[in-house]
Amino acid sequence: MTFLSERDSGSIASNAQVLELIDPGTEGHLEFIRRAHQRSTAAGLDTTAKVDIAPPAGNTLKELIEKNNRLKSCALPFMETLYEQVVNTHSMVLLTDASGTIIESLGDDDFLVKAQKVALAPGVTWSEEHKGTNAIGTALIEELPTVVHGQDHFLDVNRFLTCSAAPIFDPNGVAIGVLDVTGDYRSYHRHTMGLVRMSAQMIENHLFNSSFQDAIIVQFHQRGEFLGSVVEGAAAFSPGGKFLAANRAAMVQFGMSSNALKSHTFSSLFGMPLSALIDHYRTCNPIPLILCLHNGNQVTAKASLGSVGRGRIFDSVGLVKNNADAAVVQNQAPATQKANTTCQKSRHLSSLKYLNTGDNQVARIIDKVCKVIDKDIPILILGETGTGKEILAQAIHNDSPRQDKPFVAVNCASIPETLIESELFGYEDGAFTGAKKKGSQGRILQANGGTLFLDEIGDMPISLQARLLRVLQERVVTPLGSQKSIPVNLQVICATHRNLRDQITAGLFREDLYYRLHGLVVRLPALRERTDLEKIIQRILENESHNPRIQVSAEVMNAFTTHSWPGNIRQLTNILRTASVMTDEHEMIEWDHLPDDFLDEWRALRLDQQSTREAPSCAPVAPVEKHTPQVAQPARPQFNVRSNFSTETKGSGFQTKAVPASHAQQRNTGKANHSMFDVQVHRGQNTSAPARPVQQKANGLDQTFNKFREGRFDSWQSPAKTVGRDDFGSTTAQPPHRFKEDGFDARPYDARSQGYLGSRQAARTPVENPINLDDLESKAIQEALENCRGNVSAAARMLGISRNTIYRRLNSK
Ligand SMILES: Nc1ncnc2c1ncn2[C@@H]1O[C@H](COP(=O)(O)OP(=O)(O)OP(=O)(O)O)[C@@H](O)[C@H]1O
Repeated sequence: MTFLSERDSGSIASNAQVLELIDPGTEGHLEFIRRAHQRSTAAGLDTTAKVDIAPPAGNTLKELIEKNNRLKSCALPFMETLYEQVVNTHSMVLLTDASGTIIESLGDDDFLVKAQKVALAPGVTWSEEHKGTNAIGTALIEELPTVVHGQDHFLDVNRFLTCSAAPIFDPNGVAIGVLDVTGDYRSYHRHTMGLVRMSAQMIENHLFNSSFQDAIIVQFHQRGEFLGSVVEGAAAFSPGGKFLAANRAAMVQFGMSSNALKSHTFSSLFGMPLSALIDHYRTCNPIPLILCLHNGNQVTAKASLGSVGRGRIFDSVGLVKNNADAAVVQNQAPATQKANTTCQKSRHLSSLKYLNTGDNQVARIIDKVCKVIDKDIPILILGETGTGKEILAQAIHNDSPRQDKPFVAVNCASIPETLIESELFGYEDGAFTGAKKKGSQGRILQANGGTLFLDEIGDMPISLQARLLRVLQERVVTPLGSQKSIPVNLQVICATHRNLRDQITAGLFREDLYYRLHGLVVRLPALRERTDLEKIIQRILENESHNPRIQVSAEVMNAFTTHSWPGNIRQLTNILRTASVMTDEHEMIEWDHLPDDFLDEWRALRLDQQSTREAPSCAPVAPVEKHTPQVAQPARPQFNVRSNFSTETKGSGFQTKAVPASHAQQRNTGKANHSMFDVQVHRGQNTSAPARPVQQKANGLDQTFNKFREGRFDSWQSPAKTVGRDDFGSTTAQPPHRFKEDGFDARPYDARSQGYLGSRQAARTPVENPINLDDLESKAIQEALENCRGNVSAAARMLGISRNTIYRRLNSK
């Protein structure tokens, strides 16, 4: 028969398999004992050997106990409970260390005397090597619960004993000791083994919980009523979702050993993004979740967020915020230190410096933020979802003098409107009738002295905005049901992906609050706008992957760099996390390792891109196959690969003309509505030449967009000297936002006055060989960006359009 080990098998022994081995008389048990005897003989032991009962020398026992102090103190209460179950049955309860040396014993007096005679006493080693087949030593070798009964013992002197032992595993799956009940063989009872196994499991659970106080712990069971019981599964994850450890019941439910689980993450095991779990637990009274394990089994689960929940650790890079946390980490037992090195290692990374990965826009943001740190200036972080707003807020806090005080994050969008007031402001004892009688401090007071991060501030109910404004202005908070105002000292950082101005117009956001929050406003670029994608990927892999050498293949990197990343860094993190698990032991993330939903999105965006580029109907749309990424380029704008349009333009005399909307619509059915302008471009001389396909665009635009992406607007020289408006047939440098061409009065666009391209002169100009509207729209944006030195908000204001329109245009390049 196959012998099972919890350490080296891909799956762990099922209960039925274990029962087969521990039931004396069964075939499985006989074989199990035969093997142990073979090992004992091979070790040179003699069945008739006498027992050395001399007590351990000098300080050996004291040192042994000190070394195993944590195990002993965790196990003792459970040993006592176990002993209560077997008291007066001529038995004793024993605890050993990983070598099988007894470190604690409790027993009936009469039996303790007998046990002394065979050296069943603290300080004596009961490994197989020393004592031959015996429950303690054999359980350690097999790493399985073991019954060695009477004649099963290798040494004749021990054959009056019956022993039931279970190894105790630490949270990393390493056997660190054995719990054993030994008695007179005549007192054998099958149930004893069950009691021992359950007690060992309780000790392990206790060790587990005390080892991962800062981690995210998920407790789960297929039967919800078993949550909280000894058989509930518990798995610990780093703040970034990386698997750290699981208890025995979790391994059974996952059907994987501790080793096999090490390459997993929260999302690969539970099929849910960690961010969703965290969001769920940031609500006031989270209900248990129904999750689906990777093997399809449905479980009821609850979680504790550890440091994340206490507002100290927030991201995939495993950030520990303050020194107190570091102390907690350092005080932990050796077995858990490994699991926490990620946190320790990353501590220094939770800083603004860490976030500066080479993108100029981000560098400028960090520069600005550094200047206002601790200046009592509120910071408003804008940016699409997943761009790292929360990470930035945490880094600001960590780099501020408030770093040892709390960082409290409140997601205004995820807390139900009815609860947000009490969640934020707290409430007095008795403020509520019903169950919630006890008062609560509220998140604002919790953040006192530190930083309050109000995420998704745009979703804050308008009814509460006035109260928040008061807190910010008067620096006092008044809990619900209280007359007393409590002074608070806070750094407030807010974030939103919404356009707060639009919210104000729509009556959803108070203008006075907007201006109160409007201290330093920074906008984190979307991932597709950043120039440091490779560095970010490297960072994420360092933090997310179990394999330090893992890399992304050139093919996949190409897809990544050309993708538009609607979910930004969060999406990238999740994809890399999953992909690195899929690589198994390989060191290269290949196309096949990418999740299907990403491939679908990649394909969809790419096809969308192809259709919006108005490719000639005869142009083939390259199929995007999962295994042929090199054939198909995705939707991401190709800023640096286009085109020869501009060089040819000059020679061929391309000129731009504005035309009435109706003309444009006739030519661009269904497209004109999406454009800001109704324009045409005609060739001055070569009128017979066909209009160029849309994919061919002006070099000047390429360079403009490249500049924008690389954040080089700060050093932008006169456009005439650099990227040449020559490319458009004009070198007019002054006024900067004006360029003029023969037959075309191209003025800066003013949406309110319908200026720019709607000129009468343009409308009068004959139209020939029109080309697409996109280039002209882009050109106007280019002008505006140049004039505003890359400031998108200012450019948007200048053009009278939304920033989103600009981004959409940039992203379609
Ligand atoms: N510079 C970075 N390096 C590595 N990972 C990052 C970086 N910035 C963000 N992340 C990761 O991206 C994910 C999203 O980050 P974060 O929650 O800060 O974004 P967000 O903009 O606040 O999102 P939302 O608007 O949805 O709340 C997190 O897993 C975070 O760890």
